[in-house]
Amino acid sequence: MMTTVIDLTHDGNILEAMESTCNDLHACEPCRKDLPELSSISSIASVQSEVLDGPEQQQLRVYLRVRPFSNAELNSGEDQGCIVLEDSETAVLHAPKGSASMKNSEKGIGQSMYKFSFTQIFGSEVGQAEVFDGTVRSPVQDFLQGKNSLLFSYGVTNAGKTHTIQGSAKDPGILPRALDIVFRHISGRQYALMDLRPYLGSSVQRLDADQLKTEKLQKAVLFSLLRESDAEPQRTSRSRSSSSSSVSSLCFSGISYDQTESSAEDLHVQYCVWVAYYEIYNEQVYDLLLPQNSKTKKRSSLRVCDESNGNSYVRDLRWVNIHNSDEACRVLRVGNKNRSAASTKMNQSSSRSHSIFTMKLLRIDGTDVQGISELSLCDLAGSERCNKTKTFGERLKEAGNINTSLLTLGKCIAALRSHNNGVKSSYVPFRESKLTRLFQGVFCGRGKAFMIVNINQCASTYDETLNVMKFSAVAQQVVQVLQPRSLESLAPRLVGRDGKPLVKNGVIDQQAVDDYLSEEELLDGADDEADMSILPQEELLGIIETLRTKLLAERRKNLVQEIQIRKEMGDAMLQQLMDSEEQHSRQMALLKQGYEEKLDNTFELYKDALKEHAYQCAVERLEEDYIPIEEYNTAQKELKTRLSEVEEKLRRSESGSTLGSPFSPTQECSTQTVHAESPAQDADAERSKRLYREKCAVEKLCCEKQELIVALESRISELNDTLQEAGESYMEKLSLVQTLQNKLTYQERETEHLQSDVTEKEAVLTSLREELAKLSQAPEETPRPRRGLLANIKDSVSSPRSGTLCRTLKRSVRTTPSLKKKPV
Ligand SMILES: Nc1ncnc2c1ncn2[C@@H]1O[C@H](COP(=O)(O)OP(=O)(O)OP(=O)(O)O)[C@@H](O)[C@H]1O
Repeated sequence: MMTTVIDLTHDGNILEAMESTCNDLHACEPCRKDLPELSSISSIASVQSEVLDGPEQQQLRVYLRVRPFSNAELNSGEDQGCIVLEDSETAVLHAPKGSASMKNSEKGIGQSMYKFSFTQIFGSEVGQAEVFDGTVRSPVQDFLQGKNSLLFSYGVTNAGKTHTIQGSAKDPGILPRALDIVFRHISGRQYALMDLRPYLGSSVQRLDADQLKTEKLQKAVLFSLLRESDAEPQRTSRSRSSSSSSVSSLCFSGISYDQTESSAEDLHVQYCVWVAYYEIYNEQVYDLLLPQNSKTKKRSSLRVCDESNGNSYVRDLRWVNIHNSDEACRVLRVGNKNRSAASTKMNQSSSRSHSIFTMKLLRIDGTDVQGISELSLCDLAGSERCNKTKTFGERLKEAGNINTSLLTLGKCIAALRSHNNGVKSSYVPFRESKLTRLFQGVFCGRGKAFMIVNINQCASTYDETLNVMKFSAVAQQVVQVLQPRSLESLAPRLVGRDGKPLVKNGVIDQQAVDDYLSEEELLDGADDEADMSILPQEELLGIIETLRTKLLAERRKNLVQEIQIRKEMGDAMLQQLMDSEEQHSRQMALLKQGYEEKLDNTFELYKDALKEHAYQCAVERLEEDYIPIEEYNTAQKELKTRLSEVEEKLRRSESGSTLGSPFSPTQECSTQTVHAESPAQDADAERSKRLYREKCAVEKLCCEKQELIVALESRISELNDTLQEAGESYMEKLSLVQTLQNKLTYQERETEHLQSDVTEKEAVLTSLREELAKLSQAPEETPRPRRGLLANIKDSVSSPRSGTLCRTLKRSVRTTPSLKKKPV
């Protein structure tokens, strides 16, 4: 186990180290945030590589390489014994006089001596081959066995990172050596075709004949760029050809490695190697294998995207299929030519960007892609202090971006280490920079990560070197948990030209393959970005003619498709309108029926209520005034008899009585007084009185009956009023139904109108078809002004829909009212 004597258990140390490197540019950012934990990082702070039942765990391997002094450095007294290598794993740093560390230790802050441990230390005398064997040989073996690896070099500027990764023609670095081993391993088992290309992050795309042709053409263009640059070596100011570690003339002839052993079952497996080379410069990703625009001299930046499984990848990255080390070397040289480098005070040819060279190895069995593995080597830009390096303007901006992404890398490493130490809530800010976003997959278990720390021994850069060492000490405590690879992950997703999967349930969808292979040859604008102007004129003319024919065919096809789509859309819209109209009518009919039923029911209810009420009233009255019929008849008879008697008596008394005035109650007393002596007269008087009382009673009864009749009449009038109201409500409902019926009629008229529109549209379509037929019969008859074939193609491509037919179509669409939305 490797240990350090300094206390690096707190996250702050690594951040302090990173921040102090760029403290003149950036304010400190908090590194802890309460965000979801990183599930794939182990919480076990195990320090040894081990394989458990589940995922494999490995401590991040950190190697140290010490650069020898240059003559200039020796002459300027840089050798002050700051770096002492105790053994192959331990280095001791002694602060030189005048350094910030020494000043601090004199003040009682910090120490003047630090001890660091590494997986392995390579001293200044160790050569490239030994470094390769001690660092990358094992990841390369893993790569050949289908595993992913990432190796990155870290250190201050001018510490030897680029030298370690690329080396020189005489003394190649780990990248050319790795490529050499790969090609020796697959020698004799190379997949001859180029029709399987890496796609997105971890998929494979099967190229059709057209794409294959473009691929070959682009490769030829790429290599011809190199021929051009060989002829003009000082063409761009960015060229790194002046560097002693330049690989502009790199070749791998000096390397000789044994072919690695392969198992018997591997013998029928074929391999194909694709490489990509890109850089992250000022937080923008640039493809180093794409030539910059010859007119604007600008490079277009690429986007970093995420796959559905969360892994990030560079979109539209140019992948080049290579067959041997020589081709790999040429790709590297083209990339290096485009890499952002500049001369700084500390390094004549300083890398101003993080460059990443990625190779992908496809394992192919017949037509089946069995697996894909990835090996990336990242040459980080040098960390530096701006005040020391005397950087201004553009260099200062670059330094700011470099330091920001390195600071984010430091924060990620610190957070990963915290996670290992059981701080579950530690958030890993992978997404804060493009660099860490692209590394995220590897750090989260998709592959193994390795780090080479490069330092120089100069006293003048001691403080920066100390920070780099502190960073590496923290990185070393990160434990990677490698996810066991499932069968699905071993067999990558195979997609066709359009990016749709060709493999379903592990079986190649032959129909889908045939479908896209038999497609009419089409132009693919996205793949035509290479600068073809460097090809011979005859070849160019041939290509232009082919492209012109394809363009015409494509246009015709597009037009037919457009018409077809428009017709289908029109039909679908009409159908939709008719359906909605029908549905609307049905709803209206149902609504009307419902209202009518409701109205009828209400009316019936009113009628019933009225009847019921009248009946109840009548019954109540009857009950109040009920007299049995016999009693009534008897009373009636008695009354009649008495009345007739009274009338008789009255007649008699009128005729025979001495009294001239008719009988009246006021006269009763006097009659009694006057005729008291006559008993007959008394009896008559008595009877008269009785009769009179009865008459009064009858009159009273009549009055009561009259009142009852009046009450009944008023009740009936009330009932009539209620009936009237019910009738009015009925009329209202009836008028509502009438309105709804009117609306329905209007909608029906609208539908008829739409139908006539559609008929018009169909007539337009027919005329267009005829026009198309005419055009397709005689396309060559329309002469085009020969302004130059390239100009014609550019015009055609930039305005593909400017043809007569399209204009007619657009006009017809504009003038077809049925396609515009109508107010309801
Ligand atoms: N191990 C070594 N042996 C001999 N020379 C070396 C060694 N390492 C580096 N150099 C030389 O030191 C110089 C600086 O190296 P290099 O360009 O690789 O540094 P760097 O860390 O990549 O710098 P930057 O970050 O600025 O790009 C080069 O001239 C290189 O040849």
